[in-house]
Amino acid sequence: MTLHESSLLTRTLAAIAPANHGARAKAKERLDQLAIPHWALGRLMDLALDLAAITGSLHPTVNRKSIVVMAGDHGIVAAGVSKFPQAVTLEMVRNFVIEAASINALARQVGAKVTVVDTGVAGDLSELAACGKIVDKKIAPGTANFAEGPAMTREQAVRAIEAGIEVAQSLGDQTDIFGTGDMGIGNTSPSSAIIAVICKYSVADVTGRGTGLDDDALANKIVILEKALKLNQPNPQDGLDVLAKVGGFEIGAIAGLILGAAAQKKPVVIDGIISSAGALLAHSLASQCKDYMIAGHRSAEQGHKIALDFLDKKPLLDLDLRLGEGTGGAVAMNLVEAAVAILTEVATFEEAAVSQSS
Ligand SMILES: O=C(O)c1ccc[n+]([C@@H]2O[C@H](COP(=O)([O-])O)[C@@H](O)[C@H]2O)c1
Ligand SMILES: Cc1cc2nc[nH]c2cc1C
Repeated sequence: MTLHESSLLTRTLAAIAPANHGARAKAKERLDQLAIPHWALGRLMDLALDLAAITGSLHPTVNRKSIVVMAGDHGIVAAGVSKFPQAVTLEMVRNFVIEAASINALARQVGAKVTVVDTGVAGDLSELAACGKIVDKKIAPGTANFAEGPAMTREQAVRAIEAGIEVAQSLGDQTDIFGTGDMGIGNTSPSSAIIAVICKYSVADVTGRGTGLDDDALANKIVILEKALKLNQPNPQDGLDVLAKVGGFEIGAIAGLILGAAAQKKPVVIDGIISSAGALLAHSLASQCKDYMIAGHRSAEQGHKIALDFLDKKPLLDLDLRLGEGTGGAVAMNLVEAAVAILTEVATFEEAAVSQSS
């Protein structure tokens, strides 16, 4: 399938432009003059520059925060790559809906709204969708087992990405800053596969224990993923091919959310390894979307560092989190607010009548 010129994906990719370098320069000029030893607020000041460039403003607004949890299931769990049963994906979606999960607690703490999207959960969630508790973008009840063939068709890959773009669009008028989140038993496997292909690392280098595999099960996961890559031969130059062959519906939707945020010139905080696999796919489709990404944290899952290095992103936090759901991104949103406060509230030497260094 070739992309139709008028498709949502094509239009969104065409709408993505680099961040505003003029606004970055102006913000730098002001921050250089703050009544503090030069750049003494370090990476919070770097983040303030990024926010000025993203929003094109010296007064970036980040009040309205939307964390989007993309949920989906994975056929590859049949190969024994996760410690937990597939049913947990659906059960956790219900937990998000009653606002009792970790992401609900951390989103409340930072004042973010949580939106849960069914991109491909293996189970019936139509009741929750019908009453507006979740967004229904179900593509299929789980991907196919990519240890035996492609995870999805190329058409499904496009639909997954477009689902994420649609969610970004529908939340756009009530969102200043997005956060990515995921839920999907087995999804560290497609994430590791995507990272191995795009970053050109061995499977062993990018594969971790996920929800807690022991040594034997980790060794099995690596063998399964190595065989799956050999079988599917994804093309590293073609993000859609990588997603279709070894990806997941929620990972495609995360890529779409990132592309949608970038097209709106809004910051998007990237969570853990699954979100970063989505970020790699988004980057492969429109490299300038990288300007709009903020790396929330570095997950304990080993491939995450490799993905972030590839994207040249320094994570704000390194707290040994390995939960997903958007939790690391939610915590990092506190630092985004701190960066904005520095840019908008701190006086310069001149304004505060403080003596400068001689
Ligand atoms: O965000 C991360 O870096 C992360 C690292 C390890 C596990 N997870 C979560 O755990 C699930 C996937 O783990 P697994 O072992 O089933 O592949 C999925 O629901 C993810 O949200 C998330
Ligand atoms: C209980 C549980 C909660 C999760 N949240 C994100 N991934 C998860 C995986 C498990 C197993």
